[in-house]
Amino acid sequence: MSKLYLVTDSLICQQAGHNVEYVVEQACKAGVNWVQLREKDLSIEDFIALAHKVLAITQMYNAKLIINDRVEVAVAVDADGVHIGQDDMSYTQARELMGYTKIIGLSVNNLPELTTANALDVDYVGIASIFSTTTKLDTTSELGVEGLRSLCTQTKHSTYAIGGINQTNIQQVIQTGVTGVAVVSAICGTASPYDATRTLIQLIENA
Ligand SMILES: Cc1ncc(COP(=O)(O)OP(=O)(O)O)c(N)n1
Ligand SMILES: Cc1nc(C(=O)O)sc1CCOP(=O)(O)O
Ligand SMILES: [Mg+2]
Repeated sequence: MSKLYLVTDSLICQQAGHNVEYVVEQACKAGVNWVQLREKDLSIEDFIALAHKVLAITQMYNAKLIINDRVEVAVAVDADGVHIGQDDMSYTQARELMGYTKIIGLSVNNLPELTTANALDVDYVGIASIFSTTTKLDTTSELGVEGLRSLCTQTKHSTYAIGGINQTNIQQVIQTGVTGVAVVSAICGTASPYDATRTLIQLIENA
């Protein structure tokens, strides 16, 4: 998998003048092969309809489509996986519904959560938040680069760092030993999602 994980936000895409499908396609074209569709305000019908469209794009580029929060949407469209947080459906229930061939990512915000996740058969953990961000309002306290580095030494899973990561700090984040980096605004909020993705990938490669 690529070390860059795109997490979408329709509003941020819209403010930059794009729709989500365009941003996903441009990012995949530029080399992202790990996309999370994150929609907080859509009805289940609209979420499923959008997920079908995005899945057609990710499949064209051999990228994985992960659905944020809504396991029923992931099951309905046969997505590659689901990402759940500490306040979402439990890992055990999600695994029961998704089956063992699908990807399940779980957010962890601190050492106790990471230790609990070590006992679960999750496919990766999303470590959050690294820096402050305006994209998600209910974040926990910032771990910073050193907090991330410390958690990376104590996990048995692949790790994706998220929260406030952009072109100015992505190299510091990658140098912690994290598996990869997940971003929203650094791709969705730009005039050219293709160029932004290319730059982020290049920074990762040169870190
Ligand atoms: C890769 C990745 N890591 C963490 C999160 C955050 O998930 P969660 O805590 O459930 O918050 P919401 O995204 O649902 O608001 C994530 N989505 N992706
Ligand atoms: C989806 C998400 N989860 C977070 C957490 O802290 O759990 S922060 C976040 C959004 C990250 O957006 P940006 O890359 O624009 O900062
Ligand atoms: Mg969630």
